[in-house]
Amino acid sequence: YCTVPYVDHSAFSAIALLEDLLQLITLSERHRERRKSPPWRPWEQPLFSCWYASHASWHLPHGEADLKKLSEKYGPVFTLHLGPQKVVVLYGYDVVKEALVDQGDDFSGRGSLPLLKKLFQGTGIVTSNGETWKQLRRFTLTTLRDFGMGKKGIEERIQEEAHFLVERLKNTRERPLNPGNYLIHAVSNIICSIVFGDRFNYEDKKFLTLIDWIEENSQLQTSIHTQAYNFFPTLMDYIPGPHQLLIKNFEKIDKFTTDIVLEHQKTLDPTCPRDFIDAFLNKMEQEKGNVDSKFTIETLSRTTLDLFLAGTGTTSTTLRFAILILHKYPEIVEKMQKEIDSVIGRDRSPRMSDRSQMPFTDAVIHEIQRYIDFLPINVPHAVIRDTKFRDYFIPKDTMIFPMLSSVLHDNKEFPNPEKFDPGHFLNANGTFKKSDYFMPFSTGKRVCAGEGLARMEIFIFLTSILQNFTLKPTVDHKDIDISPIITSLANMPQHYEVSFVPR
Ligand code: HEM
Repeated sequence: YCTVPYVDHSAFSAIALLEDLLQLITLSERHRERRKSPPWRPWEQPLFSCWYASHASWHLPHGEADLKKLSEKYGPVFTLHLGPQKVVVLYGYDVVKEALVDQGDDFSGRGSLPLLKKLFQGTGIVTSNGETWKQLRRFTLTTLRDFGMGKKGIEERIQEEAHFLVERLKNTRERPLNPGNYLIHAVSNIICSIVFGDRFNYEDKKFLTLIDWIEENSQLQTSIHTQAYNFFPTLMDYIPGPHQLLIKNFEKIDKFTTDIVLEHQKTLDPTCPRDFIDAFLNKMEQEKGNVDSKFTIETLSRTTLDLFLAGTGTTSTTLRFAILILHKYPEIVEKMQKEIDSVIGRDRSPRMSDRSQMPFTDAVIHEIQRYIDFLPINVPHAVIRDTKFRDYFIPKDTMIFPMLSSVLHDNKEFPNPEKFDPGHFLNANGTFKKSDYFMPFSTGKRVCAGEGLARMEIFIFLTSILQNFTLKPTVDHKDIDISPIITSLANMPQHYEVSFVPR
C-alpha cells in the first residue's frame, strides 16, 4: 500500500478495507445490471444507486433506489443504508418542518459523510457539533451582521463588485464564453472582503490559482470516484483517481486560508478589527481564561475556510445556473428588463429596496433557486440525542437527510414542479406570492448562516447583469439543456457558452 500516493496509514483498518471490498463487489454487480437498462448515464449513478433501502429492514429490488419512489412506497420517513451507516430520510414538507423546526433541537446535529469528514474534520462552523458549533455559530452570525453594517456596508460592496463584473463582461466584446469564472471571482470577492478584509484584483495570480482549485473541485465532485468515497472511504484512500486530486486541492485551499489567518495574527491591532478574522482573534484573547472556550486558532482557520467555501461555490453556482436558464427564455429576460428599466433605470446600481417593487424579477429569482434545487438532500443532519419522531425511534447520532428537494419540488405547492415557471411565485394579479415551501437555504437551527448575504448577492449581481446586457445563446433556444447534473451533494449546471451583448 505504501506505493499508492496519499495513503494515510493511520486510517488503515483491515476490517474497514474488507467491508469496502465487499461493498465494491455489490456495487459493480449493480452497475452491471443498471447498464442493461437504456437510459443509463454515468452521472445518474449518484449516491443513491447502490443504497439498500429499508423500512423495518426490507431490502428493495434493484432499480427502485429513487427517493421519491421510496417515499411513495414507504411513507415520508424511511431508512437507507449508506455503506455500513444508517440514514433516516425525511421526505416532504411536513416531516422536514416537523423535524428541523418543531423538534429543531433534536435534529440540530451535523451528520458526516466520509468525504465531508475527511475534508472538514468537524472543527469549523459547517461540520462541528455540540458546544463548538453553538459558540462558533453565535459568534459568526453576530460578526457577519456587524461587518454587514460596518463602515462600508455589504450592499455597497456588492454594488461595487457588480460594477467591476459588468465592466469585465463589457470587455469580452460579445465573445461567447462560459461565465463561470467571472461569477466566481465576483462572488468570492464579497466573502473575501468580509472574512479577509479585502477583495482581490481579478488579475491577482494567487487569487486566480485559488479559484482554479475551487472550480476544479466542483468538476471533480461529479466523478464516480469522489462519489464512491462516501461508500468506501478506507479503500478509496488507497486508490488513485480524481478524488485524490480533489483532496489535494482542498488541502491547498486550506493552507491558503490558514496563511492569511497567521498573517492577521502578526498584524492585528485589537482596537481596530479589520474583518472576521480580526474579530475572532480578539474573541480568542477575551476568552483566554475560559476553559470551555472553543475559540482557538484551529477553529478560526476552519471557520474561515468554511465561510470562504460556503460563500463562494453556492452563490456563484446559483448565478451560473441563473444565466443558463435565462438565456434559454428570452421572453422572461425581456420582462425582467422592462421591470429593471422602470424601477431602477439604466444609470444607477440596483439596491435591495428595489426588490419589493419588482415582483416579476423576485419571482424569477425564487423560481431559479427552487428549480435548480442546489442542495437536494440538504447538508446532512444528525439527531443529537435518542429521539422520538412521529412513531419512530431514532437513536442518537443517526444521520438524517431532510430532503430539500422534496419540499422545493412538491407538486401541490408548485404544480408541474419539474417545469421552470416563475408563475410558481406569482399571484394572478402579478404580485409576488410567498411560499413556506421555498427552502433552498434549509430551515431551523442550522439554516444557512449566509442566507441574507446570498440573497443580496443574487439580486444585485443578476439585475446588474440584465440592466446592462442581453444574453445571446450559441445554440438554438430549444437545445439549451437546463437540467442539472446530479452529484453526491450539489446539483450543477450543464456546460454552456453565452454572449453578453450590451444593451
Ligand atoms: C445560494 C447560496 C446558498 C445556498 C443555496 C446555501 C444553502 C445552505 C444550506 C442548505 C445549508 C445547510 C443548512 C442545514 O444544515 O440545515 C447551508 C449552511 C451554511 N451556509 Fe449556506 N447557502 C448559500 C450561501 C451561503 C453563503 C454566501 C454563506 C456565507 C456566509 C453561507 C454560509 C453557510 C454556513 C456557515 C452554513 C453552516 C451553518 C451551520 O451548520 O450552522 N452560505 N447553506
